[in-house]
Amino acid sequence: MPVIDVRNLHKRYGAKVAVEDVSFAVEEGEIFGVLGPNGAGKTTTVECLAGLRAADRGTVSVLGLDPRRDRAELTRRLGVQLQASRLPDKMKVREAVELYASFYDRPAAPGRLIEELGLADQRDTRFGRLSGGQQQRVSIALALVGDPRIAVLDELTTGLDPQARRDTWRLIEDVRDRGVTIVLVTHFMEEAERLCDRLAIIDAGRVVAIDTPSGLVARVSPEQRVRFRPSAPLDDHLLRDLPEVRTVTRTGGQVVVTGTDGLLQALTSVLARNHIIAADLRVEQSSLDDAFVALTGRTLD
Ligand SMILES: Nc1ncnc2c1ncn2[C@@H]1O[C@H](COP(=O)(O)OP(=O)(O)OP(=O)(O)O)[C@@H](O)[C@H]1O
Repeated sequence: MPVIDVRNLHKRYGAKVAVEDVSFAVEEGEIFGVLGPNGAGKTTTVECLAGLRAADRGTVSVLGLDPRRDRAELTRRLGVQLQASRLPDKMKVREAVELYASFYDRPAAPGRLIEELGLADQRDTRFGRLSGGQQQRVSIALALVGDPRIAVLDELTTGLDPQARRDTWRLIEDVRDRGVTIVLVTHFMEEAERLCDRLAIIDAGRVVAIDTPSGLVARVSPEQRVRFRPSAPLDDHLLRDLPEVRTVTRTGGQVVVTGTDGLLQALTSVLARNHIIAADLRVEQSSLDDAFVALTGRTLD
């Protein structure tokens, strides 16, 4: 049974439709990504999940609870880290985690949480003096302090440098490994591809597709592409006759071959049989970027 079930969610701000029609289900223990460009309706969707906004239409069920009706109960089981949540600059890390812990009946132990999130050396540092990555760690700690079964993390790595971003990804995986289901809102393709078990691509308030990252890629382009420079003249028919090959084109001295699974093996053996060496050989796989463009008709950024 899914831990989150969203059906036909619709939300307007006055005349502005933020979420047109969004449905998805999140399974226990997965990292579920909500990926889409700015303004797609991602934050509004997760705010409805967390009971912070009322939907105009549709149903939302989280751990069998109605986020609006059962808000108090849900807060005990769902941790939320929303975009740009900021603490007072003067507050120390330990004070913040202890303060948030005091809101719950059965919180995680603040000291242990601080250690687990790699903040032990900063426990007495004031929030305003932390690096961007450390501040994000604190906001993850605050989302986890109630010992939730589900954590919603919105745009967690925006503004972080690549190293801090990778560290944060590792941290999110650790959290998942502890059994917490994670809903991760992002507009970073690489983050979605690397972290998420499954993804909903949202564009203009609608779900365009839901699948694993590799499933999304395969859905729009099951193709492989191989480029190389043959060491000797090569008759294109040798390649075209292979069942794995779909197209053969040439650009300058380069041969570009597209085809299905097993393309590379088929090519290398036919070249070897004909004593041709493939120089500068490169295999290009479609990426989630390609899938996004194919599914939405535009790039993410
Ligand atoms: N409180 C609000 N009042 C009016 N319009 C809003 C409000 N919040 C969001 N919107 C609009 O609703 C649409 C969806 O916003 P939302 O924040 O849900 O998208 P998003 O995908 O999370 O984008 P971003 O990554 O930029 O936050 C946008 O056009 C936004 O301008």
